[in-house]
Amino acid sequence: MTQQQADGQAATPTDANPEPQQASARTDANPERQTVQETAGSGEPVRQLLPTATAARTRAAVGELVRPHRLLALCGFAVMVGATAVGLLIQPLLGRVVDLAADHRPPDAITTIVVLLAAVAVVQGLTTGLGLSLISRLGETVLARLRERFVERALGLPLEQVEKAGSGDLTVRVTADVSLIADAVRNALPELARSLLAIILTLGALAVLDWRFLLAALLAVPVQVHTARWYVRRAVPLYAEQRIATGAQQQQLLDTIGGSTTVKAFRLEEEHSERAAGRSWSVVQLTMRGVQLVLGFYSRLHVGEFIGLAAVLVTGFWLVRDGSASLGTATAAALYFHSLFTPINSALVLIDDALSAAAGLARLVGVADQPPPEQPARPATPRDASITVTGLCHAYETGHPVLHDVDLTLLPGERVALVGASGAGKTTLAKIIAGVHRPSAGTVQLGGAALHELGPAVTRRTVALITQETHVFAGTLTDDLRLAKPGASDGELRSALDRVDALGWAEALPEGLATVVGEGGHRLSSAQTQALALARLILADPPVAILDEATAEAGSTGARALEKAVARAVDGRTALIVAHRLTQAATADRIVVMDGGRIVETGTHEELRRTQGRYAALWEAWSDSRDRGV
Ligand SMILES: Nc1ncnc2c1ncn2[C@@H]1O[C@H](COP(=O)(O)OP(=O)(O)OP(=O)(O)O)[C@@H](O)[C@H]1O
Repeated sequence: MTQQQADGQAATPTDANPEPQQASARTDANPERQTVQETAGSGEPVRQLLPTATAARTRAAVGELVRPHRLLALCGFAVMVGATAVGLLIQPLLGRVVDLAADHRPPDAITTIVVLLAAVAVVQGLTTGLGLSLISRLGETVLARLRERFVERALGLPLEQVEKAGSGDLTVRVTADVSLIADAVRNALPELARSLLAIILTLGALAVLDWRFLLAALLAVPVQVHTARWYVRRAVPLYAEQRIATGAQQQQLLDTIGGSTTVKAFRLEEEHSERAAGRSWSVVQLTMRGVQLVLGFYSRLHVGEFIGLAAVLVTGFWLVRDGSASLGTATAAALYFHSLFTPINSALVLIDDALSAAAGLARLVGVADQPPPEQPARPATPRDASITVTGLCHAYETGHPVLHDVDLTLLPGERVALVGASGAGKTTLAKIIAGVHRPSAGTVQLGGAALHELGPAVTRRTVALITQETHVFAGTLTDDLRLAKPGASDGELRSALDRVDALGWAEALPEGLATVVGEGGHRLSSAQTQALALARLILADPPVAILDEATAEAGSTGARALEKAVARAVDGRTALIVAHRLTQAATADRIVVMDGGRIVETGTHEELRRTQGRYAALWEAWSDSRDRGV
């Protein structure tokens, strides 16, 4: 219904919960939330989308958000009512001009009316401006609060849940849904409020002129109501379908582009292109159905307008003929009815935007309503920097365990290397110890306290996880470093960079440490990014550090330099290092070897080499490949 849709652009959703073709919806244990599973068909993985709030819960959430700004809402509403009421003086004033002309009065008889019309225009302009600005302020404040809550909760979502939903789901909510709601708050909702007020007050004004004019005007209502219901009945499921198809299309593109190396390696280009084309085509078809729906809607609406206007004109004719109304009054009534066209059209058109925004809102509220990460009433304090893992089991998918009964203890200050073949479970163990994943069974204790006793805040202060996926935030290099320690002095930043041998290249950047890095700024190499992560680790200064493949990306000379940097960054901390380069493992205090989700060996480099077990075999294979320069 929007221009956007009429142009065949992005699809919009609705807040109802139909069961469109590509999705089956089920209500989970919490009746206030709906969890949707995408059953994409064709044997593709089933995605459990993030929860969506019900319409009732969405309304309640809006109420909660608006409540603290009641006064602002009330003032905005009152000013808008005043502005609309003042505007309704125009039609009777014009009617008066008609009466004066019919009475053959001299031209100067209308001077007062012209002055009054000008005054009405000025007052209406000013009050409408004031009212809209009050409503906009209310909308923006509420939107900002909702966005904050959404981001807060989105960051606290368990990683497994986001992975199950597919990052596309969260991305669409953060981008498309937020901008949909922002657009509605800025444009559609104030306009919708204005239109509804204009409709109600104009109908009241028609009744004041003569109740029969009101009755005549109301003849259009059945057609309009039927049109609106006809539209909503079709639009609600259609836009829900469009929304899901767009999310699926986005997820497909993310999967294809994000996994392009794998796609190429396994020669899956054709299959992925076909899937992407299939998903795009279903979006196109759904959008075209939307355009047809909009055209049908407008033709029905025009019929309603014709019936109403004809009825008002005929009523005016009879009333003027039998002397119950003046020509001016009949003119005012016709003008009133004509002035209803714009607000009625806008209201009906904007209902579509409002429905789209409501659907987006339900998806944001669904995430915003997620319980915050459990915070113990009195978080425990780790008594030292030890790590104790007991009976740890984990399965990402039920029935497919990837860790089996893992027991591991790291003494305070101990540096332990975790090695093993790909898929052995090293990353999973590292992430569970860092509190990123919650284990299926067993406990992790930091300094003698279980992670749930420490709570997320203390866990974050106690343990830092560095992975290959270090993100360089857009901003200056100093800003990026200060994320780890907001109050750090320039001296501290330099010394942290120096400890990981990064000060040299950092100072050589075009503007030194003030160089803008990250998205749109200076691109850092992967080795520089890893060094930045290590410098952040030094600044954050947690007693426990977990490093997963921190040096895996760098070339071999760079890797050795990074190994040294890692050693200095973890100096004085308890460190668990997932080591792919066995030279890094060789220098650790202890090596733990994993295989098939179990710890199979543990000891120093020399001890494990002597036992001629799994590690010795890995070492031989690795030394061989190194000697051959592989
Ligand atoms: N998010 C996930 N969802 C489902 N299965 C997963 C997920 N992450 C890892 N796995 C599976 O868990 C097992 C252990 O993986 P993990 O990444 O922990 O091993 P790893 O030893 O770190 O391997 P690598 O050295 O290749 O990173 C593998 O079978 C892997 O396929």
